[in-house]
Amino acid sequence: MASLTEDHPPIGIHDINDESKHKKLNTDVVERESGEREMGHSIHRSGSRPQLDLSKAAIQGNFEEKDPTILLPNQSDDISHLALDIGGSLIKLVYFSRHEDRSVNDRRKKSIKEIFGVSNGNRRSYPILGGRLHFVKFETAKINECLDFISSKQLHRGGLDARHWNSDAPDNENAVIKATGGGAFKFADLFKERLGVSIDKEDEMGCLVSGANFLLKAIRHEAFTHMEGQKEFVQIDTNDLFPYLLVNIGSGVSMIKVDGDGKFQRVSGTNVGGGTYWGLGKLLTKCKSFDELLELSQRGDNRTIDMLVGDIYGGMDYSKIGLSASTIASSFGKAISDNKNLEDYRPEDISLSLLRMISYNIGQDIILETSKCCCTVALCTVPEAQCMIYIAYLNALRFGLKRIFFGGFFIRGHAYTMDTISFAVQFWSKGDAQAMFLRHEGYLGALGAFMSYEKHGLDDLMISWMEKFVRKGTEITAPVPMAPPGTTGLGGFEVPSSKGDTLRSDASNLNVGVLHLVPTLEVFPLLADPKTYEPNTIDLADHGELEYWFTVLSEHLPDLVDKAVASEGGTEDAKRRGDAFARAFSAHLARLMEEPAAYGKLGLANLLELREECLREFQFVDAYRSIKQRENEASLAVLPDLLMELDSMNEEARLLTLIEGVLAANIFDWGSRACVDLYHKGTIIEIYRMSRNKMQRPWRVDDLDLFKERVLGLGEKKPHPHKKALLFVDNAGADVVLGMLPLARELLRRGTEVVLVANSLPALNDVTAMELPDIVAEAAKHCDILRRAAEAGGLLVDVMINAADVNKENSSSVPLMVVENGCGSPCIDLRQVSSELAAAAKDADLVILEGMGRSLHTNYNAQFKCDALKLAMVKNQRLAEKLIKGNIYDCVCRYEPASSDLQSSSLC
Ligand SMILES: Nc1ncnc2c1ncn2[C@@H]1O[C@H](COP(=O)(O)OP(=O)(O)O)[C@@H](O)[C@H]1O
Ligand SMILES: CC(C)(COP(=O)(O)O)[C@@H](O)C(=O)NCCC(=O)O
Ligand SMILES: [Mn+2]
Repeated sequence: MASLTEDHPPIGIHDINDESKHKKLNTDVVERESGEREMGHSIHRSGSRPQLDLSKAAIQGNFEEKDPTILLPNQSDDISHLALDIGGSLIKLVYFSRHEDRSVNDRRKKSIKEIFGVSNGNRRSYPILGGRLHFVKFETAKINECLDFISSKQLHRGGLDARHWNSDAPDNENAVIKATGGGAFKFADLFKERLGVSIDKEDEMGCLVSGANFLLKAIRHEAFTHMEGQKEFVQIDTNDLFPYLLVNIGSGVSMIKVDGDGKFQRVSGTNVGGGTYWGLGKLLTKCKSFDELLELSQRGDNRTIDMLVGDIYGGMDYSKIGLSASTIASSFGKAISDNKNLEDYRPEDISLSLLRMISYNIGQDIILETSKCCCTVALCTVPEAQCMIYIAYLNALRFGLKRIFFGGFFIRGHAYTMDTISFAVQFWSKGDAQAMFLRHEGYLGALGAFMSYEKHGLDDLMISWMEKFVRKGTEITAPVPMAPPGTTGLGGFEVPSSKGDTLRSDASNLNVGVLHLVPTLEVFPLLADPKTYEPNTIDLADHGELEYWFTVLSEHLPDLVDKAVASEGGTEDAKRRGDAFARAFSAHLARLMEEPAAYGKLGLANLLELREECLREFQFVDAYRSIKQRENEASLAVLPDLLMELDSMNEEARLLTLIEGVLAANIFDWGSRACVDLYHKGTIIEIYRMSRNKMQRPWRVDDLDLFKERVLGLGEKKPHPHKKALLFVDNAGADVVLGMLPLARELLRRGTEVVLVANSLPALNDVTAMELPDIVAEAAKHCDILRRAAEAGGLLVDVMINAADVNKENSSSVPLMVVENGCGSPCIDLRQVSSELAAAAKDADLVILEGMGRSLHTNYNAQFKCDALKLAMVKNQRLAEKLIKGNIYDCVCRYEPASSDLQSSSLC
């Protein structure tokens, strides 16, 4: 077989732009210089340690290309990882290169330090985005060529232990390369000897699984089906990926049931695999290369050598058990009676017969495994011949594992192999299971090894904060404990008479429509004109409108009752109270439908407030307590990464990202039916990721430029920081932690004093003023700006800092404070706020209202004496149509400067 290094020179970079050229050169080293895709908006990070940012990873090149390069558009640090999978037949390499390392010559001109950024002096002071993952293979038997390749490209130097990345340690000291496969053990000494690097061994199955999971989750156009010559890419729903069966056909075959990230079990394997095909094929056909053998099969006719059912049944089908005359009864069976020698058979036919034998065998093994690992019947005790009869029966018992992904170099993107496997899987599973293939089929293990760097030194930095949050998100979107059956959710529906006593018996003592939480409620001093101020945007005097919101709130009720009962431990008492609450609230709603003005002028804010009051009336103190806690924890866990990412941006990009962050995170709203549906489907985190990544401007209402001009200045116009900003925060979790807190931090950094204004009492999943200091304290652990400001604002007392430091630091930091607003509702009526808020507002020159309740249902039209920014994602279709002539999940960024010539917002 031709050596791979003969196929491509030691520094084998070719500009190969089409498949035919690729084939002619018979090389697997492909570095494309052209055709980069537009990657859209990107978020990147930089820090003191090299980080791998896999966000928005995408395949580069056309659909047909084998082992195409993967672009990492958001990679900002200088990294040059290399990882290996050293198998029985082949060595697979995955390595990273930066965009600008394009020309070999240019690269050669640079010093090692320049190329790999080892020295601080040569490190770029600003991040340049983008890089690629490359895929290369060598025959294991020719490992020296692989070592030459690594050495000539100096790839092993990128594997410096992260802890030493920025040090001036001599080249290669502590150099470690991640490797998996048996060769990682077998050749460890050789690597040390030849390259001076240590091999860090990673578990082979674990690597296969993490490589496959990465490809399936993060790369578009990676997985595809192949039936009767037709290739079709499949977009994998990451929420519906597991469980699946991964069949890796390398030298041998492994079948792995994958249940999640790092959750897998090798359920079986077979020794009849790629090595068998190549080994037997080499002996029987004298082929010199695997690809040659494969190509031969394309021109073969296996009927000359295989014994078919028809050969045995006189040309007829064996229809009773569903076998057609053309089905192979016995691979190579004809050779028994043909009385021919090996030379009498065409190599083409032998190759095809061999290929079909192995592919069918694997297909059959898979079916046994998919059945076995997901049903309770122990198939292994059933003789193989009988197994097939059981398949229909087993299929009925089966759950999941309908998808089978194939990896390993045996497949080689070969149409006939894939068709044969697909056919076998379909045939034996009676169409229930589907075979899928991966474009980077041969590199799963190497990719897994590549990603395993995160475990050692790079920790979680290997993935973006968003990916981490998405992982955490499965925790926060997992169903919360449901109340055991026993509550009706809607209670008995009872229409109270407007005059009669029915309502009174249940809820007579409700202070409907009025909330006196704080004895002294005051008018918010920054209202432009309190006399004309009307909190409600939607007037429910219109009966159609009232009916609509009545339905929305009624339909939301069962879910709310579930949460409320669960929040009280799901006890019998809680269930009784849950039913009573549902009855009472339904009764109120029904009464208001009949007599909208029963409790005074009725706006949507009053209805939402009524619900919260009703809950409290039945002693549901905080129905969303555990949900809020989970969401806070998940968000705080990724906050440091987000802050780091923000810090790597210029101020303009940062401001945009911050506002996008607030808007996108406002989706975590347990009061919206649409969002609750997303939660229950487990897709909210996906939608959040999408909106974070793809939030396109202009938003439906988009005054960002105006706000930006005020904050950052424009041309001659100098930035003019606000003195004091009141941030009316909304929901717990991502909304406040990943949205509003980073925005607060930006204002603090610009010298603006910040007051976080939060609810006095819980309402839905809104964060309360009581909860905020702990959240701020947790965030402050990872951020000096927040820490200093929180200390200055009296939110934090750091006992570790001595008094002199505190004074010094405080004097240089504007304070961050928290005040309660006096409300216990998702909306806010600014005529009745806490005296504390009223006092804090006196010298504020910026008000930021966030969320639907505070900035759309109420206060959308409110005018202020100071600058006002209203930020929300609209999570209700009807409201979106009515208020902004848009659609659900559209965003509002409405900025109204304090100046008398108030500019009208731009409805796009
Ligand atoms: N160029 C090639 N040289 C050798 N084997 C190849 C080649 N291309 C595909 N193969 C097939 O791939 C198999 C090796 O697959 P691989 O996934 O690399 O397994 P391993 O890790 O056991 O080496 C070989 O046994 C052979 O069937
Ligand atoms: C209760 C809410 C105002 C809370 O929204 P938020 O202020 O958290 O953005 C909002 O979820 C809402 O309007 N819900 C009712 C409408 C619906 O379910 O579509
Ligand atoms: Mn809210």
